[in-house]
Amino acid sequence: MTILIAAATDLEMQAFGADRDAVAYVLRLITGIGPMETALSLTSMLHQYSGQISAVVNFGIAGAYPDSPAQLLDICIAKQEILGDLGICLPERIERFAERGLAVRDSFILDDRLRKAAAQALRHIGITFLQGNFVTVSSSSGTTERAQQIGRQYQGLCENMEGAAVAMVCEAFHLPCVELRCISNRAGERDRKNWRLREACLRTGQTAAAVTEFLLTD
Ligand SMILES: O=C(O)c1cccc(C(=O)CC[C@H]2O[C@@H](n3cnc4c(=O)[nH]cnc43)[C@H](O)[C@@H]2O)c1
Repeated sequence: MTILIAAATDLEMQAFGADRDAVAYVLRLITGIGPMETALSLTSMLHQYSGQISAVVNFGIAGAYPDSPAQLLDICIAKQEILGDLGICLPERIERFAERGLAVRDSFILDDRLRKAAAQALRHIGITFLQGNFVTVSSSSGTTERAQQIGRQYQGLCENMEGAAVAMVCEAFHLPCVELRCISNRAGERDRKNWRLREACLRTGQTAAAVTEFLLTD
């Protein structure tokens, strides 16, 4: 079994560690930031390794929505990924294209079996976690009001910029995918001194490594 691990940036990937025992069974992809780059880079990687990859572990950092139970440095697993800013940006909410009768894929349920296996791995190593809706945006929420609005509209646990793209591409390639993230900031919070970027990168990488090892030996 070969697992592809995917993260948006080198900082997140570094924390996965280079000296893992099962490294021969792990391929790595730094997708780049945002859904477009992610969709492109992942599609081209899966094409290149056609038939050789059995599952994708997507990990990284995320912002917790103001009404979310997730706190700084919490680990979260995605049940569903939603393209949160795809639609019409009204003052109070994003109007979805489906409301206008247009068929646009804008939400993706992540693989149940792999998600449960990842949850089992986390319990096994004693890491507490939350599960729920993740929201992917092209524009990171820049105010608490915006973050609250998007978070409430989708009952979102946290916000990121790649997850829905990974879920969509994996679905197209019939590959199971699991996504886990560590909370680095409150979505909408602009004051960088309240962010925990480096610690969150470290924690998400280490957690993803432990989960991947568990999946490979399961
Ligand atoms: O505003 C800044 O100065 C700034 C500096 C470094 C990084 C950022 C990011 O927004 C990182 C985006 C990156 O991390 C994920 N992420 C983390 N928190 C959030 C968030 O609140 N909203 C959306 N994405 C977030 C995301 O997946 C990207 O890969 C800003």
